[in-house]
Parts: sequence; C-alpha cells; structure tokens
Amino acid sequence: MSPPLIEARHLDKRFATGTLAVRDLNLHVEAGEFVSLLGPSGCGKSTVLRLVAGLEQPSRGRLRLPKAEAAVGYVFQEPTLMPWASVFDNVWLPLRIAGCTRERARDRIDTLLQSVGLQGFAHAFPAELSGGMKMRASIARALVRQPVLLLMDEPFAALDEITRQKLNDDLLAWWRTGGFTSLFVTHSVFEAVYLSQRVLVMSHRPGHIVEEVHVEQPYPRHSAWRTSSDYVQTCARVSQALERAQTEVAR
Ligand SMILES: Nc1ncnc2c1ncn2[C@@H]1O[C@H](COP(=O)(O)OP(=O)(O)OP(=O)(O)O)[C@@H](O)[C@H]1O
Repeated sequence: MSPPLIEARHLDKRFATGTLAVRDLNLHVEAGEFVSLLGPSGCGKSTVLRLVAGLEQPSRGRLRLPKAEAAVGYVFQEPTLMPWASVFDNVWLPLRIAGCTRERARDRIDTLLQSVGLQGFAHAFPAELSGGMKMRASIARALVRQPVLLLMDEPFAALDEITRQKLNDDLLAWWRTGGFTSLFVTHSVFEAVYLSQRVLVMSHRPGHIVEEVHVEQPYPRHSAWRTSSDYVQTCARVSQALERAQTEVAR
C-alpha cells in the first residue's frame, strides 16, 4: 500500500503570540482523495492548511507532506489576483516564477482557461470579472502547475448560492479529471457533504479533529442529490458531529 500523501501525528501549533491554534491534531489523507475540514470560526482550519502548505512549521508532532518537488496549489477566500495584470498573466504567474516563458505557457493556459469556463477572457482584467469568474481565474492559477494537492480555504464563501453551487459542480469535475488531492476548508455543512468523500470535523480552538464522517455517495454527484433524503440525512449527521465538537469544549 502506498503511503498517505499527508499524515499529521500529534501536531501542535503555537504562534509567537502564545496562541495555541492547533493541539494534538491527527490527519491522514490518501493521494486522490477529496477531504473537507469543517469547524467553527477560529478553530484553526486555516492554520492546518498553512501547515500542510509548509507556510508554517509545527511546534510539536510529525507531519508528512508531498515531496518538495511536487506542486501544491493554494486557493484563498479572496481571489488575490493582481489587479494590474490580465487573466492570462495572473494564471501565468506560477509558471513565470518557475522560469516558463509566456510563449511556452500559452497552450497550457489557453486549455486551462477553457476548462475553467474563462475562454475569451484571457485579456480581461480582474475588475472586469464577476466574483465567480475571479474565483475561476484564481483556481486556474492554482492548477496551472498541475499540482498533486489543491488546498482551498473557504474559496466560495463570498459567492452567492447559485454561483457557489455551480462552482461546487465544476470543482468536482476538475478534481475528477485533474487527478489531484483536495483538502477543502469550509464553514458549510452542505458544501462539505456535497463535495467530499470524508468530512473531518474540528473542535473549537485549540483545534483538533474530533469526528470523521464518510460520504458514501459515488461520483459524479449531481445537483438532484442535494434534495435527496440521503443527502439531507448525511448533512444531519455532520451537523450533529459539529454540535458535539462544540460541546466538547464546554466540558
Ligand atoms: N500568524 C498568527 N499569529 C498569531 N495568531 C494566529 C496567527 N494565525 C492565526 N492565529 C490565531 O489562531 C487561531 C486559529 O486561526 P485560524 O485562522 O487557523 O482559524 P480558522 O478556523 O481558519 O478561522 P476562520 O474560520 O474564522 O477563518 C485564531 O485564534 C487566530 O487568531
């Protein structure tokens, strides 16, 4: 059996301010999985993503990450596009940093823009795009280096419900064709269940994983599933796990 892509054992993260954001966190993600981290605000979800991205170092514990040469994509809640650069140049940025010229990058970026639904917008500037289109550009930028792992930190939280649901469906399609592993942070029980194979529920700060809910529904998942009793029941199971996670702190 191949080793997991990500494995955290007894991980703590204490910031220089003294805040203990994560305590005794255990996490195991296999290559190719779609896993969500769900928890109350401030419980340490973003800190876990930053640890997995190598942007923060753990204070204690062991963390196995993808090999250093493997690309990892990171998508934030804000699209964080360069306002002075076109969509093409924004998506080109990670390749440019890696030494790839615009000409060599062109075919890959044109194909990618097509697959994220931004064909015809290569020369547009971020200010000319809707919120959903900006997020599509941001995801394209994260995918352009063909990452083994895509880390997403509440990427759709600021979008309206219709746009969010459409992006949920598209993200699942990109995940299925791209073959990358997804670690997705969200506040939304409904979103976590719709997208994931496993939902990991975190306690209040200091965060750790208190429950794991498996979502058995096979892919491709369609929006009709959102109104099925199976979906509603799975969401109820995850909501109850979230409630138990909150009361764990009160104990
Ligand atoms: N660089 C930092 N220095 C000091 N404290 C930090 C730092 N980053 C995060 N924290 C603190 O760590 C705790 C966890 O923060 P984190 O952003 O990981 O939570 P979160 O679950 O992602 O929150 P939200 O859902 O609101 O985005 C918070 O109390 C936060 O203030």
